[in-house]
Amino acid sequence: MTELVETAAEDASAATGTTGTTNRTRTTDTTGATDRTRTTDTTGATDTTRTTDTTRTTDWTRTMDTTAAMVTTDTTGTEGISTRGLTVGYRMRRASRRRRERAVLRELDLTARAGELTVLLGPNGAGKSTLLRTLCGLQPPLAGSVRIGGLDIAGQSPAALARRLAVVLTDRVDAGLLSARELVALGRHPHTGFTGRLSDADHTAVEWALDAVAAGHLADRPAAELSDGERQRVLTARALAQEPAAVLLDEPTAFLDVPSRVALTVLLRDLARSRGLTVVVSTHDLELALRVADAVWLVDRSLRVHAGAPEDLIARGAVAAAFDAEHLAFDAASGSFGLRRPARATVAMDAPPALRPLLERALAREDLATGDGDTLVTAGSDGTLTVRGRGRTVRTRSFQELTREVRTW
Ligand SMILES: Nc1ncnc2c1ncn2[C@@H]1O[C@H](COP(=O)(O)OP(=O)(O)OP(=O)(O)O)[C@@H](O)[C@H]1O
Repeated sequence: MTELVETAAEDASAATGTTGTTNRTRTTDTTGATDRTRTTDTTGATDTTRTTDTTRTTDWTRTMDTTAAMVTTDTTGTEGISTRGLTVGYRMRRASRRRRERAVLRELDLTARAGELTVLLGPNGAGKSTLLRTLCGLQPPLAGSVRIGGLDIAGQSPAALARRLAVVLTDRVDAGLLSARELVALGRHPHTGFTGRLSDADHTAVEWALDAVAAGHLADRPAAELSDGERQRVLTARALAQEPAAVLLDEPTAFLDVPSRVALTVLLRDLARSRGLTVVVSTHDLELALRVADAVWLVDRSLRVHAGAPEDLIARGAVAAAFDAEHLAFDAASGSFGLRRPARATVAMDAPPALRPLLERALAREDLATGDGDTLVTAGSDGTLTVRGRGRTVRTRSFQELTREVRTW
């Protein structure tokens, strides 16, 4: 039997270079934290491409109060993240040690523009994490190239990449004994040089990043004791503190409650716009993403990637094609998903406009469509919901009573 051995980790360390390992060890020694989500080296090791950083036009720390002046636009076409003929996937090694490639997404020509929030959507196993890991250099492409700020990431040292790109993956982070603030401060390492000592500007960036994700109140808490949602917030702050030109986040809202999901997604969009950041986020929050994203990369069931504004993809039917299921249907008009089940009957409805959507929704849950029907459901101004039909009239006082009543009709 052929044995397949995954070699992604091996490939990843090759991609980030041995200095990345050195950094993780050093971080553990000096701070008590093991940082497994960092994808690039931050040791300040000899950086032969250091001069490439002069292309950056934004210094957050120095210009933090002058947001308007910091806006960078993509007029040159060199900002942002772009791929050319990119194929992402895995190299497997057989027991015979012959390599075999397993492509997940093929020949991608994609662009995430600076100043925009690009959201990566797709069903489970579609390849979102694989693509993000390849975009940040953690996993080598099977073919093609990735450019950040116009430069091929394959030609950049991990240290140079760390100053341009911040990444928050879904891997657990062992924060050791660090406080949340100290964990966020790790994001400054690409900028602190050999000593690793934080300057006033570094501290300012750390406090700003904590505030930006509404995590200031968590700053002094031990990071290891944070809830999943709190930790996600702090890791996002760490990425922002890194002052990158681009941020990649894999499912940053996964553990957040609904208001926090909306707040973080809107924050990322606003940061992209106000600071000229390139932000790429993968998520399963479809409806939120379709409302907030400037651009969408949508992986469909055939593993084709569609790119465009949310409305472009909705109009082309790509969203419905990717996500409609036996009991779920995407409604292009409202941009939301609803239950799709065959109606067992149609009932008439008499309700004020404000109540109609709720009433339709409650009845749909009982497999009842609204239209012409012998049964009439009336919503009164006194809050009563009345069902008339089959020679009976039943008055109810809540949607719960109503749905329990019609269930037996
Ligand atoms: N280390 C690996 N070696 C080989 N195949 C892998 C590896 N990791 C993931 N895969 C496969 O690659 C495909 C894409 O996985 P990926 O995690 O990128 O999907 P995803 O879109 O992020 O999924 P989800 O939404 O469930 O997180 C899947 O078929 C998965 O089984």
